[in-house]
Amino acid sequence: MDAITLWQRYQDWLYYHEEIGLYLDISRIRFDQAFLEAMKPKFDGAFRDMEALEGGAIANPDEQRMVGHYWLRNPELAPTPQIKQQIIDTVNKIETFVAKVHKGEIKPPQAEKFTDLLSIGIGGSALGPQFVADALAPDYPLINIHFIDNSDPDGIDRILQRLGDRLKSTLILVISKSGGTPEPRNGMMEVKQALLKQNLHFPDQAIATTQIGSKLYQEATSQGWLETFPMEDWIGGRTSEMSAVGLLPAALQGIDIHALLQGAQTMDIATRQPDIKTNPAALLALCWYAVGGGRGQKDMVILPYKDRLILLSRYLQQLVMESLGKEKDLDGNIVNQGISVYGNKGSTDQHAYVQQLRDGVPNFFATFIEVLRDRQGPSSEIEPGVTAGDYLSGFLQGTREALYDNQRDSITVTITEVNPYTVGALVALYERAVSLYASLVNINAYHQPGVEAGKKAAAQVLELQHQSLQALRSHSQGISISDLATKIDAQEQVETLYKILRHLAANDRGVELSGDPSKPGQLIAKWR
Ligand SMILES: O=P(O)(O)OC[C@H]1O[C@H](O)[C@H](O)[C@@H](O)[C@@H]1O
Repeated sequence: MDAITLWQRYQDWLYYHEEIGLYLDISRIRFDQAFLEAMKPKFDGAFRDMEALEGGAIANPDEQRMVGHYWLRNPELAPTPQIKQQIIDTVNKIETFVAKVHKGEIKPPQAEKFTDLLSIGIGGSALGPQFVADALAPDYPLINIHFIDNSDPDGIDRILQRLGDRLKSTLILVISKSGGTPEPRNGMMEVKQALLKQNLHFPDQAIATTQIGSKLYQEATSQGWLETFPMEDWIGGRTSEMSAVGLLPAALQGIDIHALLQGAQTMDIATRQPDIKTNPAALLALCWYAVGGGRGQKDMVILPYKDRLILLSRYLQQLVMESLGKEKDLDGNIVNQGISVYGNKGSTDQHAYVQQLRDGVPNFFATFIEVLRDRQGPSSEIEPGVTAGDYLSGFLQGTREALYDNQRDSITVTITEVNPYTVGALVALYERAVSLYASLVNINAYHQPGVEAGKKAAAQVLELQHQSLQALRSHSQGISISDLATKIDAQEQVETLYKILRHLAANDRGVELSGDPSKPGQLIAKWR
């Protein structure tokens, strides 16, 4: 296409939302009118699905659950008065609690006020709060947030070391919808022990966000933690940013949660329109379908040209991949759906992997996130007539053009500035696009059966560890790994057994491995 035709295509397809100050440019996705016409019936179905979902239908058939994240920013839409009241009550509870913490009315026993917040959670119970904190926390927040989002002892140590003496003025927030996920449980146990070492009483500094009745809920209420906040059955982890999961840590840091909710609500209104061209989420879903043939054949590379949006790609990775990455469709056919998501930020990534995007394997489409306002306040010039922000803007435009010239498609989402309102809108935009796309390809976006396989396998590894340790302890001499496997009737898991022993040996856990490490089959294990 020549420049004039492209400019016309840009104008024909440009979506603009005045109140949010958001532009969506899909002109550099190559689809034609015939494709659009062919997609219309599918979209009619997707719009109907969305209406049913928002009306309280069981949109997650496997788990027999409603899907209600859209109600969180407009409780009026909730399907029952009870759900509406739950949503309102939770926001009120958050605000009351946060105000008391900020004033020092709720305080740690050994300090005047809480200075830090340690958020312990994983997946949907971490990625939204991490993204929002990095994008929106003030430079000097009322409370500094830290995250433990893994079962990595060294990672936990780093956080605890940084907190040091301030552990006594740290509010500990354990987030887990199910209340039984091992990683946050492990993080919590480690933090409990660290508090104990400083003679601090964990319940006096702890709060939880979890489903009422969960293991975590029972622990928090029976041990007298400071407070608990509910997570409802109809909120999925990856769509929980506007529930207590996201709102509580945001409010504690001094982020305007009402603006966050308002931005999402405004975007929800825009993305509820049952018309592709005037609905930005439908336009995104249309593009994803067009580039990947409705089969996820192209990866989604997220390139925000703004440092404070660097965690957007990680956040979207879970939202998109856990929602769309499914083996079966809703009719039980094997479809192996999904769209891979990755990215960091521009222009930084131009000096890393953009080389491949431009010249290498064309298995992706880019999504540029552009922020018009460079910074708060004026910019000085770094050369006559040019600011650093002009460079950033030029790099974005240049990369978009260079990619397109080489038949690499891209979407550009432009916002005026990064603030709670626009971040709320972005979250809602992608939530709806994922929902719509899931309908287009006929999959359940709200369950994650595949995640269970890894969890079960990990539990089996730990069981094998117990058995092998017992056997080793009762065996006074050294024993080869295959003999040990035979002894505990785990011949099939001999490789896993070797890895367990190697890990234990590396951590002074009583296991000694002797022999040549490059010949694992000949190693002798011994209890010492
Ligand atoms: O909040 P939790 O129940 O602890 O779950 C945390 C995360 O872990 C699970 O494995 C799921 O795959 C995620 O969707 C979820 O967000």
